[in-house]
Amino acid sequence: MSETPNARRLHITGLGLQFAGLRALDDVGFTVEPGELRALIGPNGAGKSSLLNCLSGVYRPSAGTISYGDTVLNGMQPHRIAGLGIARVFQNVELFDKLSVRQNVLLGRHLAMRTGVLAGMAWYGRAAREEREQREKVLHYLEYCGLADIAETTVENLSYGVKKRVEYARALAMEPTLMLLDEPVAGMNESESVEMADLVRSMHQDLGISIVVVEHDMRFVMSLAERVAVLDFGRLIADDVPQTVINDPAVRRAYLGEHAA
Ligand SMILES: Nc1ncnc2c1ncn2[C@@H]1O[C@H](COP(=O)(O)OP(=O)(O)OP(=O)(O)O)[C@@H](O)[C@H]1O
Repeated sequence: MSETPNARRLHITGLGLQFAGLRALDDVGFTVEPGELRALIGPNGAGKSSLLNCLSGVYRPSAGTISYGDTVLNGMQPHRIAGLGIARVFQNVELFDKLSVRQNVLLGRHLAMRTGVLAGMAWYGRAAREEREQREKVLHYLEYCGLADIAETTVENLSYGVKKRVEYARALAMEPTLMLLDEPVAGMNESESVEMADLVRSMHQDLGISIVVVEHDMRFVMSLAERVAVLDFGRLIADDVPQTVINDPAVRRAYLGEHAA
């Protein structure tokens, strides 16, 4: 793995989340080392999205602690968590359809600069040197994600798989140290899935970004993840290397009849 100068340790202990009487997360704890590619799996309703929502500040846990390096994330607003270098890519495409690929990725730069829309507009009027620097960074991430040739294309004209890559370029433009990926290959055809797996692998290996990925596609999980955490009914039932997890009796039981483990 390449050096990971900025990635920090993500440490989750005793995490709980309750919706009325339902325990969506119950005493969940695990650690993601800097630069690690960690999968989070489990049957439907196991609590995977709830956990991502706690990590990104959308939900406030009712118990436990989430820390990133020395910073405790509990109770922080999502934009502050993003400002710490934690980027989330949602399952649904969340791009500005009427804007070009380049403009969408540029919005990721504004987040990296921790500015709002107004400040972003002011930024447009600032020094040419800074503008050139931003353009170069955007171009870099467009090239990295294989999008340079379609930089001026309006997003609404793109296929689903390409739109997803624009989302990843935008997230990368924030220069994150930890990325939270929500089912990156859901709804993709075979060749799109292979391209996405290559992109995630290179973000991890070449850029040294820590990755937590929720994914149902076991081929994707087993070929990419260094460790796999398994949730079932809100509890962590396994946390190990892929080969051990796939042979774990509790994991096989949890998946019986749903996804043959
Ligand atoms: N906003 C909410 N209000 C009430 N219950 C919720 C809410 N969000 C999730 N839940 C419940 O919490 C439990 C965990 O749901 P969650 O979406 O985290 O599971 P998941 O593992 O991501 O499932 P899937 O694989 O189907 O996306 C489920 O029983 C779900 O119905």
